[in-house]
Amino acid sequence: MSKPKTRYDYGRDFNARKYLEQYYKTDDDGKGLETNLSGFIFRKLNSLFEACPKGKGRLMDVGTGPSIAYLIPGSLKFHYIYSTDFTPGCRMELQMWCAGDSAAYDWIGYFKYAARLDQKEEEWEDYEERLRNSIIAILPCDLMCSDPLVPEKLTPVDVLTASFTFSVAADDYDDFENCLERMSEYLVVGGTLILTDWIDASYYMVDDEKFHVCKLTEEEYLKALKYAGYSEFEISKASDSNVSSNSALTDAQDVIIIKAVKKPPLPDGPEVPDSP
Ligand SMILES: C[S@@+](CC[C@H](N)C(=O)[O-])C[C@H]1O[C@@H](n2cnc3c(N)ncnc32)[C@H](O)[C@@H]1O
Repeated sequence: MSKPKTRYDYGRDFNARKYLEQYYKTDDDGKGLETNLSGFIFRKLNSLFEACPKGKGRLMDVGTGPSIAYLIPGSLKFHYIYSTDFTPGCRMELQMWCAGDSAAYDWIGYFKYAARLDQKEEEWEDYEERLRNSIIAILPCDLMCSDPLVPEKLTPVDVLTASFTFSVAADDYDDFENCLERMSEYLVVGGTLILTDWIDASYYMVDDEKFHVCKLTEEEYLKALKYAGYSEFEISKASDSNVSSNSALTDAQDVIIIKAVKKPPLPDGPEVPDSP
C-alpha cells in the first residue's frame, strides 16, 4: 500500500471541497450536528469560549483548512480572528466564503445550529455576518518553519485554536513538540490554547487519498503541552459523549479537546516541578 501523503503533497492532492463534503456535510437546519462528532466539537468550543470576555481579544486558528465551522463559536466572542493554513486550495475556499462568492461552500446548517444553541434561530444570518466581519486575515502558515507565519509579523494573540492540524503537520512526537513550541510564540503569556486532535490516529482520508497523521496518545499530548509551557488543563474526549470519528475516514481511536493556559517562562535556574 502506498505511504500516506505528507505536507509535500497537500498542494497537489488535498481536495479541499471533498474534505468539506466528507467531514462537514450537514442538513440545512444543522440537526445532524446534535449527534455527530463535528457538533460535539462545536458545542465544546462554544462552552469554552463562554468564559472569554466578549469583543476585546484576538484569536488565531492554526491550520483552519477550508472549514469555517470551528471559527463560528470563536466569532461570538472575538472581533479579530486570524485564520491560517499551509494549503493554497484551503485558503482559497476560505477567501471565497469571506467574499460571499456564490460558489463557496454552504455553511447554513452550522449557522442555524449556532443560533439555535442561543435560542435565536431566526437570527442565524447575523451569526454569518458576525463571522465574516471577524475574520481579518487568512494567512499562509507552515508549522515546519522556525517561524510558521513568516513573512507576516503578528503580535501574540489572546487565544490560539487548532483542530486536527498539529498531528497532521508533525512527522513524529519530537516534531509535534517543536510545532507546539513554535506556534506558542504567537500566544500571550496567560493566553489560552484550545487543541482539538485525534488520539492514536495514523491517517485520515480525503476522497481516495490517505494523509499522514502522527500517532499520539493523550499522555503524549499532555507531555508536549507541559514541555511547551502550558498548565491548567481541561480535557474532554468524544468517547465520553459517545461520539466517534467515522472509521471509513480515519483509524483514530478518539478525539481529544484540551484547553490549556500558557504559563510565564521560568526564571533561569533549576526547573521547579508543578505543585500537585
Ligand atoms: C485535517 S485538516 C484540518 C483542517 C481544519 N482545522 C479542520 O478542523 O477541519 C489538516 C490541515 O492541516 C494543514 N497543514 C498540513 N501541514 C501543515 C503545516 N506544515 N503547517 C500548517 N498547516 C498544515 C492542511 O493544509 C489542512 O488544512
